Amino acid sequence: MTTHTPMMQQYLKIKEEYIDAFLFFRLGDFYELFNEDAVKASAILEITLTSRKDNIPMCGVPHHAAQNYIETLISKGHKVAVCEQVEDPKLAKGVVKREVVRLITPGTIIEGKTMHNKTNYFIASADLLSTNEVAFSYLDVSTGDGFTTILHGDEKEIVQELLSLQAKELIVSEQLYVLINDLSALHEFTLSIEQEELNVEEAEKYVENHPIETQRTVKRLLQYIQKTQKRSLLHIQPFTFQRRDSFLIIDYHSKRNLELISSIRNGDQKGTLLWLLDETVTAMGGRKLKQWIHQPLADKRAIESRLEIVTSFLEDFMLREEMKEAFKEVYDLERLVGRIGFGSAGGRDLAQLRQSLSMIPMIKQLLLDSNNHALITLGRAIVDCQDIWRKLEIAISENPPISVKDGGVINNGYNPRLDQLRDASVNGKKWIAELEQKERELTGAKSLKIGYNRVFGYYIELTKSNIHFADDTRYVRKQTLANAERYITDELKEKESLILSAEDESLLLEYDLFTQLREEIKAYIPLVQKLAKQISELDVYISFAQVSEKHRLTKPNFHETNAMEIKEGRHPVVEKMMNNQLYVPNDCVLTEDKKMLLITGPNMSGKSTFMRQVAITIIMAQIGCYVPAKSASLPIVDKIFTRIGAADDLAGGQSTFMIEMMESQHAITNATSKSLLLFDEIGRGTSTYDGMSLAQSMMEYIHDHIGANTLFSTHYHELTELDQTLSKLRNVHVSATEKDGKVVFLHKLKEGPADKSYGIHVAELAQLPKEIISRARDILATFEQKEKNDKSSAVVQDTQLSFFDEQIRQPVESKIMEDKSSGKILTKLKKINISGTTPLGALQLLYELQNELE
Ligand SMILES: Nc1ncnc2c1ncn2[C@@H]1O[C@H](COP(=O)(O)OP(=O)(O)OP(=O)(O)O)[C@@H](O)[C@H]1O
Repeated sequence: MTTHTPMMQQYLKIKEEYIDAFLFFRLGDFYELFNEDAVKASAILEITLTSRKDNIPMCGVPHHAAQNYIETLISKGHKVAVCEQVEDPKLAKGVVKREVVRLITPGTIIEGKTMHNKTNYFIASADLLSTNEVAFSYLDVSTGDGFTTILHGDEKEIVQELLSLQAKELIVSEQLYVLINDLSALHEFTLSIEQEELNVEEAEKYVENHPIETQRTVKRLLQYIQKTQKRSLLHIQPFTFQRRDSFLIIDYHSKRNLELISSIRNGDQKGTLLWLLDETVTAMGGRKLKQWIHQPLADKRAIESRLEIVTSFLEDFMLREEMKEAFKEVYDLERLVGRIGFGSAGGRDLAQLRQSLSMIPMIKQLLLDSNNHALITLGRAIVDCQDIWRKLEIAISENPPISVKDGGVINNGYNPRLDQLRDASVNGKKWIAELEQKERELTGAKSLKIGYNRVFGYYIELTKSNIHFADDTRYVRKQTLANAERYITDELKEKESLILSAEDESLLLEYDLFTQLREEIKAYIPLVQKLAKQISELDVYISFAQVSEKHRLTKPNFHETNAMEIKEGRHPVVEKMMNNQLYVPNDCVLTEDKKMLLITGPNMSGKSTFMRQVAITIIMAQIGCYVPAKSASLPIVDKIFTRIGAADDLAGGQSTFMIEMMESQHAITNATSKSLLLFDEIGRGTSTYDGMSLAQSMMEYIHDHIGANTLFSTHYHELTELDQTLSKLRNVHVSATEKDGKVVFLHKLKEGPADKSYGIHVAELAQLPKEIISRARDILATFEQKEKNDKSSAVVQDTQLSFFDEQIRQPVESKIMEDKSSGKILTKLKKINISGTTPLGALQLLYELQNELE
């Protein structure tokens, strides 16, 4: 250490405390990075890497352009510690004092170009409570919106929840850090440790009435934010405790599979439920919609009350149009008050707040005049915050400049002293003009000018050819240019000091008045936050009404049983993507007696689409939106599990089949009779008999032990015979016909099992070489012939057999499933009462069994 220069020693000391962050070290007009930081940052930011005389690698960015570089690092999941000079370099003895003034992390950003308006940026914290319970809290620092809950599961559940929320950062204890860090999944969030000092000031006020377990996580979060941001947490609202059972629970994989918020293929919003539903006008409304899709409700009354409001808006086109017009003038109130709370709001922020608040009385009045009970109630609840508006209207100028320090933020007439100073500086300019005129007359130099520059202040300028006019008794030469001389006089300097001091003083006063006002407004933050919530919800309701009208959606009805009757249902997203092609509607009827559908049909016929549309319908209904169907009578579903489609977790190092089994396990262990299960082609990732046995045994288990509404699709036509043993199972198929040797998909769901596989036709449509197609036809014909010869069913009717002992099965694996006599032997074996059989009886049995084989 001692071999380093004093400045480098200072750097290394500070860096020690911020090992996991890029340290932006202020040196004059630059932020410099050294050592490892410099090497890594220069690569990420594409800036030149140099080295100091002592060979220490370094790179730097100009301080006025630092924001962009910092944002780039943050958006890639890094942290940046901003280290400033905290004393005037001119007054410093030795090395200038420096301190980290803020640690910027992916979960604590409050503004910047990379931030999306309609996205929440969550930072979360979690504690393991027991083997299957987790305390979880999360917060958007930019809006101050925070939530806590208890999750069921272990550290894996934490990761899933973070991915669901697209949270940016997780703050945990050291023990949990190790566990989460060990999970091999590619983290899309930054992981940080916060030791549990938990002495956050007034923490209790954020977590009143929360379970004690979740309080710790909130305190840890607040402590981390206080430490990193080193400023006020004033705008952070009390956290909302969410009971899990008040929401429809959908796990991360299912959310992904159903493409609720982002598409599987490229993570885009296009082609998702959000894309369909988002007609919101305000940023706050956009974020609220995402939250609602993320957490549909499971409370009938709450859902129905949302639906009632949507209906009211649906019935009043004019009101909707007027409200939308008004919303266009409303800025992001949540983030505006966030910046006010943080103390970083500028003049333009306050002007935007004023502009937004000016619209509120009109919005309120529109609702009050609506002649609709539900809307009038909403209107009455709006606190219009007009006293804040008045304060801003009086104080803040029409178009304030970007920087508060440039002046022009405060209105004339707001403060008498400011008016006086402004007068002096305006009048000062008049004095100068008068003085210029006077000097021209006194000296006789017609081209005499009075000018101003930062170095010399005001001066009198005479061109070279006119310098003989200079009055030597009063003029003091100040500067010589190529073709002019500049002078000052006592009178000029006197005026100058009057003007400049008035200007300086007025800027200082203006800044003071501005910060005072900003402080004053802090007291109103909770009120504006409440208003923001009301506006955001109104925006979502109107968006639902818009979408319902545009896409011919219907109001769903709910009842207390588990029956589900969707008539002429559609997949609204697929339909929207199809442009003008006709989407074929289908019914989905599940009753207490028939609550499982086994769906067969050719590839590409629409099996997955049908299953997804049922799930999407339930989700839309439970967020309080209308649904894509002619009519829908629905249960309140508690959880949705899907095992659908894409092998999307290859990066996680799991085989497709393993993931399929893990997801099935998750669904089967967590589902209840009120859940909806979607199993698309279970077992297709392994050999036919393995897969078929697994599919069958899962269906039996769900049928006998869970009793959930279940849609099962399969290519194993053999499974369709299960309706004979599983009373609640109904066979349906998606129809297709053949025309001129080509398959034509009708996409229509019909009763009963499909009768033929169209796989080869699909292969033909995909333009596989003709030879392959014709060879496949030959092979198929052979198989079909073989099947005809063999009358026995491949499906094992006796459930025990699907778990048949490996050792017996292996040598005759394929035969055993097909061989009728083996089936009989197995049935006999199963029926043996071993404890009631004598040794002789056993011998006799063996003899009989052997005979069966012959
Ligand atoms: N009801 C419908 N009306 C019109 N087009 C539909 C309908 N259902 C599905 N389609 C179209 O058919 C395509 C294939 O549907 P889907 O992927 O659901 O078939 P699948 O039977 O599950 O196929 P596979 O067995 O190969 O997975 C969809 O992309 C969609 O364009």
